[in-house]
This record gives sequence, C-alpha cells and structure tokens, in this order.
Amino acid sequence: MTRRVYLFVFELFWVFRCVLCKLMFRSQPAEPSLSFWIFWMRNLRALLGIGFLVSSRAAATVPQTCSLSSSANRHNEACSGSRSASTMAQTIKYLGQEEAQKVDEELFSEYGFSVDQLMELAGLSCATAITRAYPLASLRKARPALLVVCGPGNNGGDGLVCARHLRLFGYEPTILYPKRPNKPLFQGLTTQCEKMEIPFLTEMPEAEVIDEAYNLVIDAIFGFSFKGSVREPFGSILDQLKKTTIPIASIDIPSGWDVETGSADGLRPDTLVSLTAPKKSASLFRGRYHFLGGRFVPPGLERKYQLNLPHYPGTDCVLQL
Ligand SMILES: NC(=O)C1=CN([C@@H]2O[C@H](COP(=O)(O)OP(=O)(O)OC[C@H]3O[C@@H](n4cnc5c(N)ncnc54)[C@H](O)[C@@H]3O)[C@@H](O)[C@H]2O)[C@@H](O)CC1
Ligand SMILES: [K+]
Repeated sequence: MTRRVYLFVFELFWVFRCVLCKLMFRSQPAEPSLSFWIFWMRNLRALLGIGFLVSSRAAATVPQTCSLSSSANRHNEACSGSRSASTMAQTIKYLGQEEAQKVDEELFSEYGFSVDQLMELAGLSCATAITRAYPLASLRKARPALLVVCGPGNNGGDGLVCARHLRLFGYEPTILYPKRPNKPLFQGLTTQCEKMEIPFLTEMPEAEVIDEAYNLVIDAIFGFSFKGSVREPFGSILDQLKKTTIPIASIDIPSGWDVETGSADGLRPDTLVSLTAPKKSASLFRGRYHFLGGRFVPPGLERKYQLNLPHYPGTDCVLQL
C-alpha cells in the first residue's frame, strides 16, 4: 500500500512536470524532437499509472467485476484468468428441455431482451462458428455454396440470421423455408435475406443433388421446443438430410433429436452450435466440432441456473467446447 502511495505521488509529480514542459514546448519550433516524444510517453505513463491505482482499488472492493475500462487491460487479464480457472474447475451445465425454456422466458420477461435481439446474436454466433469449422479456403467445391434449412420456430429464425451473416462473410447460402410463420419478425428476416440476394428453394432437393451442389447443410429446423414424432413436411426433409454425405451443422439441437435423449437413428451432424448453454442431448453429439454461442447471458441468470458457462476469449461470440 505504501508503495502504491509513493507511486501515486511520483506519478503526480510527473504530470506536474509534464504540464510545465508543455508550456515550455509552446515556445519551441513545431518540428517534433526526441524530447517531444519522451514528453508524451511520460505523460501517458503518468495517466496510466493513476488509472491503474484507481482500478486496482475498485478491484479490491468489487472482486467479481471485470469491467472493460481502457486503462485496465492488465486487470482484465488477471480477472479473466481467475474466472476461467474457477469455471474450468466446474463443469458446464447441460439443460433439460423445461429448463432451457425457462431460461429463454426469463431472458425476455425478467431481463428485458427482445426475441429479434437474441436471435441476431445467436445467428451471428452460428455463422461465426461455421466460418471457424469450414473456412472458405477449405471448401471442396468451386463455389462456396451452402444449404440452410429453416424450420417454423425461432430455430428457423436463427437459420435466417445465420444465412445473412454467412453471405456477408463470402459464402453463397441458399435457403429452404417451407413453413413460414405469419409474424413480422420472420417476414422481416426473410425480406432481409431476399435483399441480400440469397435464393430460396421451393422444395427440398434429393440427397444426391444436395451432395453435388453444396459444401455443407445448416440445420435450423427444430430447437429446444421440438416434441413428439416429426410432422410433415419436415419428416421427408429429415429423411433426405440423413442420406446426404456432406457435413451438417446443427443449430442448438440436431433436428429430430429428443432435446434430452437424442435419437438413435437421427441426423449425425458434423458440427453442433449450442446456444446459451448445451442441452442434455448434446452429450450424445459425436461430430467433430461442438461450439457454444449466444454470449448474452446476464450473470444473475447464469448464477440462478448454475450454468457454469466457460469464459469466451476476448470479444469472441463463440467458443469451441
Ligand atoms: N433463449 C435462447 O437461448 C434463444 C433461443 N433461440 C432459438 O430458439 C429456439 C427455440 O425456438 P422455439 O421455442 O420457437 O422452438 P423451435 O424452433 O425448437 O420449434 C418450434 C416449432 O417447431 C414445431 N414443432 C415442434 N415439434 C414438432 C414436431 N414434432 N413436428 C413438426 N413440427 C414441430 C412447433 O409447432 C413450432 O412451430 C432455440 O433452440 C434457439 O435455436 C434464439 O433465437 C434466441 C435465444
Ligand atoms: K436445429
């Protein structure tokens, strides 16, 4: 502590000295000299010194807060380090269907989010995960063509957002959206995709055609509200998808899987992007890439449901599990 006070006084002295220097500089010619740069380096150092002193005090009084103050990079690193160490010791929670729906409802009712807000973040996470698992340079076909199959609920909405971002990332998505809800949110997302010049198919192609034309299928048919046996037209669509040989990337849940117990003869995706937190069936996922996306969970909600989410690095919106 005494050392910090000493440092503080020392840095104040530097600021004072620098101000004096600055006054002197005004009478100097405009050509920047070595002493000019030394002056600014010291000035900056003095300011950072004070910032460090203040932020380390704040850290002592609010131990769990990792704020993004520009002068606190070192503090952030220390903070994130301790957080990842503590979360690594615990294991991430896999949610049951009812619990996933409760978390979802609370995000809207208690925490004030809107559906389109979270859908945008979820879809962006999925597009980012896909660029990580299947970079443009790794695609086998000459055109970076992808097929995005969207279902009738919010999982389908995530698929539309994901397609729009992938288009911006340089891929060429095509969308199949056979059951479109009559709600402004989904109509808006559809218009956005059309205006991004993303083509929409009118019917599901045969598995061989899909294998021939596309590099990857993005499965955005059903998420955590799927129940019972699959109704048409999605039964036939899933039958074709099961016969394809190109990789499938599933958003939140492999479609057709029971949210908790999976499916013995269902889709076998190569990638799964779990949103908010993985669902129980994700423990049966055997593909190559499992990502966590949807970096929007407030700390209170994470604590209440003991989600034990891992630390996302830096500003990333997705994390490979
Ligand atoms: N809270 C979160 O974590 C967030 C969730 N989002 C997404 O929202 C999804 C959940 O969305 P929803 O609750 O709208 O539900 P889903 O998108 O899982 O599906 C619901 C739709 O599927 C139909 N359906 C259900 N079972 C069926 C069956 N057996 N055969 C045929 N159709 C069936 C329902 O009639 C309904 O139209 C998540 O999985 C995730 O992808 C994101 O959009 C935003 C944030
Ligand atoms: K899905």
